[in-house]
Amino acid sequence: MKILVLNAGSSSHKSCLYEFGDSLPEQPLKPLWEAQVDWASQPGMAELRVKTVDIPSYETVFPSVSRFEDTLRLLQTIWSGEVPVVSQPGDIDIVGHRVVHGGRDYQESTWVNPAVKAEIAQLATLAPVHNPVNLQGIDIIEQCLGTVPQVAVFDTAFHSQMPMAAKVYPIPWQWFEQGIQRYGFHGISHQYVATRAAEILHQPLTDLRLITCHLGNGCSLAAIHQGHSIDTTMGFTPLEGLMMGCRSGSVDPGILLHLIRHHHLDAQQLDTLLNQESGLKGVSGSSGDMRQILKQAAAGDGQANLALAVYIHRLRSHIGSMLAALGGLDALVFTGGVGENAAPIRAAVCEAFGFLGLNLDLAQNMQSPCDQDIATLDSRVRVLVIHTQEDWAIAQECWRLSQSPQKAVVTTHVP
Ligand SMILES: Nc1ncnc2c1ncn2[C@@H]1O[C@H](COP(=O)(O)OP(=O)(O)O)[C@@H](O)[C@H]1O
Ligand SMILES: CC(=O)OP(=O)(O)O
Ligand SMILES: [Mg+2]
Repeated sequence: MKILVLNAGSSSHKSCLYEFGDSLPEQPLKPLWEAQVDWASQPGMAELRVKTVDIPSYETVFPSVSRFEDTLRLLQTIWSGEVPVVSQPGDIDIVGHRVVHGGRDYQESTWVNPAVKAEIAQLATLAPVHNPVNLQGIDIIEQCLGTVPQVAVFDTAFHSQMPMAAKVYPIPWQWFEQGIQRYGFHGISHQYVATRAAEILHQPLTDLRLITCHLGNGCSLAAIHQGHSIDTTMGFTPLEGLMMGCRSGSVDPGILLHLIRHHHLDAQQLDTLLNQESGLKGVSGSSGDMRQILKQAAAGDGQANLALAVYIHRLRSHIGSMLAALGGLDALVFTGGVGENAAPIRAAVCEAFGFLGLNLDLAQNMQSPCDQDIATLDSRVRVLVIHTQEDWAIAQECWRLSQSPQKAVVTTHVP
């Protein structure tokens, strides 16, 4: 069975094709084909990278027509590129998508049908950076693969069983009744790395208290008790919690009132400021990219150093809050582009939790660890670096659904 995964994001679309046998493998499969189209590196241009089992990687840069057309071009390389991996589009059996906001109704993955698409569209008001592009991904597949069954895998689903105390905002109760609550995001990643952490530690997940730190462009933490998310830092939207690349994370809501009253900013302006002009980018005044910030900070740039200091301060304080929710900690897990690659950030975080008996092996921390325990032997808390594999987790969900008796409902465009 050939399962295609499309992870349509705000600045890039990533995709993988897996071939499954009769059973679910224990280890992640190597994709037959993987590709990414990126619009962030050069204005007006699309950068396409493709890799297959037979060729290491090739890259093409071309003038972007539209995200829709550029992504069709990416997908066509599966059957008509330099090294096609299937003979025709019809060879693909299922397509899985990461969908960021599933609201209250989607507590697990689901086959896509017109009603599901309509709900994803409706939830776009709560995840304006993400849901519209996720939906576009589904439309692109309809256009090039016709009636192939599609699956939506939600980033909110893993957090849907959080206790009410973690879900409810201290605001008038009728708002909760209208759906205003903490949902949490990055669930596909938090759940995947928690499962992988148990494997690396050779312990059942049900015995573990974990704090998973997903630190990418978007950043969030999850407190995971016996395999369940019991608290997380993102909330109603992916804007709450940690400081991120370009997003503010939590700020005093009084700031928004002030900006509305005294600076006459409207909703769109606030949205742009908080989602695109804040975080590392806002404080440094230069970049939301952690690699850039670390470089500038090392060169003595004062604002980059301050951005880094705020990032670490907030990361530590939110870890403290997850720690309190768990009442103890067996392992701290780092993942995402920053979590997996930025050794100085991991070191700065771990330093603050030495009082728990957590000891980072500083040498191992510097050696590009991947799916590895980097705490010292005598550390009372393990520290893991795990490469998140959201695409693999989505493919597994597709495979699981395909084994269930529930039939796939063929997708059609919502009028
Ligand atoms: N070697 C590195 N050192 C520090 N930060 C890194 C490194 N590699 C990637 N990053 C950072 O990871 C972030 C992107 O994370 P990633 O998980 O790839 O993004 P996304 O959330 O879009 O999936 C960027 O801030 C980038 O600078
Ligand atoms: C939910 C979210 O913030 O996703 P990302 O990190 O991909 O922006
Ligand atoms: Mg990501």
